[in-house]
Amino acid sequence: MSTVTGQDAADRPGERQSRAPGDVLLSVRDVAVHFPITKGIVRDRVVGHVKAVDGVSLDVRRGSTYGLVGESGCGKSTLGRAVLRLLRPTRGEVWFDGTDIATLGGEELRRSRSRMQMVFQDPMSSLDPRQSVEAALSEPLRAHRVAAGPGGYAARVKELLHAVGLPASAAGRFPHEFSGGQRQRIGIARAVALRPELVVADEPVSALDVSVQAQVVNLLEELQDSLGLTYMVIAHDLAVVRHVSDVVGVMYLGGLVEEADSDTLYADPMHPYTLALMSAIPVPDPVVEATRERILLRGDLPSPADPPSGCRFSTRCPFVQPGRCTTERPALREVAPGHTVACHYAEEIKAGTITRAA
Ligand SMILES: Nc1ncnc2c1ncn2[C@@H]1O[C@H](COP(=O)(O)OP(=O)(O)OP(=O)(O)O)[C@@H](O)[C@H]1O
Repeated sequence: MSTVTGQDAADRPGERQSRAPGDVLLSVRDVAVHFPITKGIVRDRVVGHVKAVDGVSLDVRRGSTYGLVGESGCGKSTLGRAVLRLLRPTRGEVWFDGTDIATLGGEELRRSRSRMQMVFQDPMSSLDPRQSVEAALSEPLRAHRVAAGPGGYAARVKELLHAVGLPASAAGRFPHEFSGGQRQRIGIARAVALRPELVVADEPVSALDVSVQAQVVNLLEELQDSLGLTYMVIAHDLAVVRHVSDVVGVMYLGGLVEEADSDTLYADPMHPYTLALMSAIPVPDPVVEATRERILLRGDLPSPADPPSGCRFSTRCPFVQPGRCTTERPALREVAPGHTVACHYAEEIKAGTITRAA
């Protein structure tokens, strides 16, 4: 396991040691989540759909970390919630350890849910301010009727606190008595209380000070190693995702536009959207920083209720070509083993035969 000790450590390239690939624990197949837009006095008239996620397929190997990046509103959280079946996909399959959970219900769904947990951006929103830490951490154990061992739930709570680097005395305190980083530790302890196999962490460090971010990232990595966890980490911050992920998927307006192992994606990005995201990461060297080229995206993210025809990125793409880009939605295709890109002209852009519009 790689360990971050400094505040800039999340920015260092190629830090993460690739783990031996395990079997696929999570397989998402053509998942879509469309939210109805309703009108009328009792909102009974469906006038359209927000296509928050629109046909995503990806695989996450056991024991690995899949990083999902993209700007706000591209559908990352919605996909994460669909993976955990916190919402039901409109279409598609979510295979978790060999079972399609997209259509499960009742007791089977409840059992699957205990094997998958979520870590939220703001632990305050997932922790009840009136509940002590002990109550918050023992609640999932009680809800899933986990047998209390010798020492009861209190002993398990102590163990969990120890695992996330908090003193046993934290058990009797309340969320507001802790700092942001400590609260996130409590949120993580709650997520791992049931010893899940998959943890979806939605922006787990973006609400924290940079100095605390590295500590929480370290904790997530330590727990991954000690508990054999598989992660899906959702973030808009490429630097964080780069450090923790084995594989990175870049999302734009409800779909994946590029996927590769972390080192490849950062060394050799091919989709114009990924290039733009990369060019926005500050470089620590002031000389390089002053001279490097930035790709600024035009306009805002289009509405997922009315996505552009053809390539969804075509309205903002600096390399857009007449014809195909606006008429044909590019599928994800393999440009190198394990590296897929959804762009008609990825090779030409890379070779420099298609250049940016002035
Ligand atoms: N319950 C809902 N009903 C209607 N639209 C929704 C709902 N939840 C999300 N959306 C819309 O779906 C789109 C994707 O939202 P989502 O939160 O998944 O994006 P995101 O990439 O996670 O962004 P953020 O980082 O801001 O959470 C957005 O346009 C959002 O407004």
